[in-house]
Amino acid sequence: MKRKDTPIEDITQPIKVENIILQIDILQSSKTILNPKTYIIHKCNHSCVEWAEYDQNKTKKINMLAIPLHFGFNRHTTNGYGIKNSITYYETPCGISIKTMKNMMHYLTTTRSKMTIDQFDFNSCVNPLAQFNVSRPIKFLDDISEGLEFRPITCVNSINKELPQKIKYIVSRQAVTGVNINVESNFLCGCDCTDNCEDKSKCACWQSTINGQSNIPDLEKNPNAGYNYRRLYKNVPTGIYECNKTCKCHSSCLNRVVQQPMSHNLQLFKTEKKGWGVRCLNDIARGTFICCYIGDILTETNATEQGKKYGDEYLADLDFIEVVEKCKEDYEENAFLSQQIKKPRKISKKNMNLLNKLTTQKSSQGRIQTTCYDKNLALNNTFQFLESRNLKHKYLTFSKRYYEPQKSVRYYYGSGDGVYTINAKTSGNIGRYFNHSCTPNLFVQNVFVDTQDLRFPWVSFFSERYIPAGTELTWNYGYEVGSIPGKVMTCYCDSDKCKRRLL
Ligand SMILES: C[S@@+](CC[C@H](N)C(=O)[O-])C[C@H]1O[C@@H](n2cnc3c(N)ncnc32)[C@H](O)[C@@H]1O
Repeated sequence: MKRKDTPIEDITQPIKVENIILQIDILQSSKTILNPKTYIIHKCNHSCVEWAEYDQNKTKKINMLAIPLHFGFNRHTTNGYGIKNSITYYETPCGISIKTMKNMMHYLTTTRSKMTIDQFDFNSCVNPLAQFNVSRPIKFLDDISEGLEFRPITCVNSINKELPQKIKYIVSRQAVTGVNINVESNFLCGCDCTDNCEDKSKCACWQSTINGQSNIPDLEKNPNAGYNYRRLYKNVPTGIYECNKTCKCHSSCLNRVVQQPMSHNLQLFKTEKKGWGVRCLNDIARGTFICCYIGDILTETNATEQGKKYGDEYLADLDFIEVVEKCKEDYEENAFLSQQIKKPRKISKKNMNLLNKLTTQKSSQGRIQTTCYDKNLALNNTFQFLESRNLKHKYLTFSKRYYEPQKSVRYYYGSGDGVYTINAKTSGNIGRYFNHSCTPNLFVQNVFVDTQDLRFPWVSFFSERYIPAGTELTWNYGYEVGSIPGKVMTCYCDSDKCKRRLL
């Protein structure tokens, strides 16, 4: 088989980062091609991919989505009328054309390939070879993780000579005094799958994710909830249960995503107004796992103390239990009220604002919110009758008179420590540098991996949409403007829908 190197194609273009124009290169990275063989009729088996000698250790510096292109695959996009009509397909090392994730999964399984399905993507917008490059940085660091991440995380400052403050880079969370995370096998449920957990209906772990949805009665139970070929397209508010050390499946099964090493090339960079931020150096497909938010886990009391002493900008609450319970309460209250009203009307903007106030979750107190509070879920259409003043009143009376606060699930864990909090101020990973945006390109998902104790989910970031190389990665902090009296924080996210204030 012939090896050839394609030349680097330079598509130099200026990119706007917060009102400053940086000279930035989007390069078409070189592709060492092992061209697929010409197709001859055959039944696929291991020899179809064996000759391409895929070795994960050789992929450290290759963009995740470009890996197959270095080991015998080709990726083609046909020109349709507009991007929507174009079709992307892969040519396998043995010359077959594959157009869907399902068929690619089947191919990888049949040929016993060591490649994983998340190295493939069929979206025509995504360019696996796009690579972002800053031409003339003033300061540059090779790897802020100092070798702890699978891929180095570079750091550039194109604004001034400053370097980021030194922190202890860690890749797994650390329970601090007073916090006990029980990760013993006896406390985990696992599966017996031998099919890479492809059949969700037979995998006990997938079923935990799917059944968990019934914790919110109004939530439409999606039998396909959770990952789809290792991508997550929609937040599962009731949490995802990944396969774990007690499962019989392989460590690369389809239900193990956030427990894998970070697999995308990220860069820490100095922004003009938000301190440091993170960008991706290659195109990222929608639904891709980026990394977790990692730091020290503190009790509520310790977090409050440390927040007061050293600042609270890196504190993120593990409030999964409270938010799910809030959604459930809201549903039950709505259901009660809906019985009183026969004819729902369309809700006005004014009353929607009132509703938003009524249903606002526990004040964020300026801490980052790690659990998605799905307003649509809570504000289901039974709220429409709040249109009349009478009912606003009724709602409040109902809340006071009829609603007996039930004990939270947290109570049954016997923990008097309140909501635990991640503090990434002095120890943390790249997740601590993600800035806030009013139109973020990342969303957060709570995932249970090493423990199924609901107090300790892994706070994981996934891409909300396709993200082109060079884009800053951001999420929504869920701060509430006015939640800290006297504290005002201007938002510089620069999005068209920016609310101008964070706090
Ligand atoms: C979790 S840290 C993010 C990383 C931070 N930029 C750094 O340099 O380490 C949160 C802090 O970043 C800044 N920040 C994040 N998003 C921002 C935004 N949209 N506008 C203004 N400041 C922002 C604020 O100072 C906030 O307290």
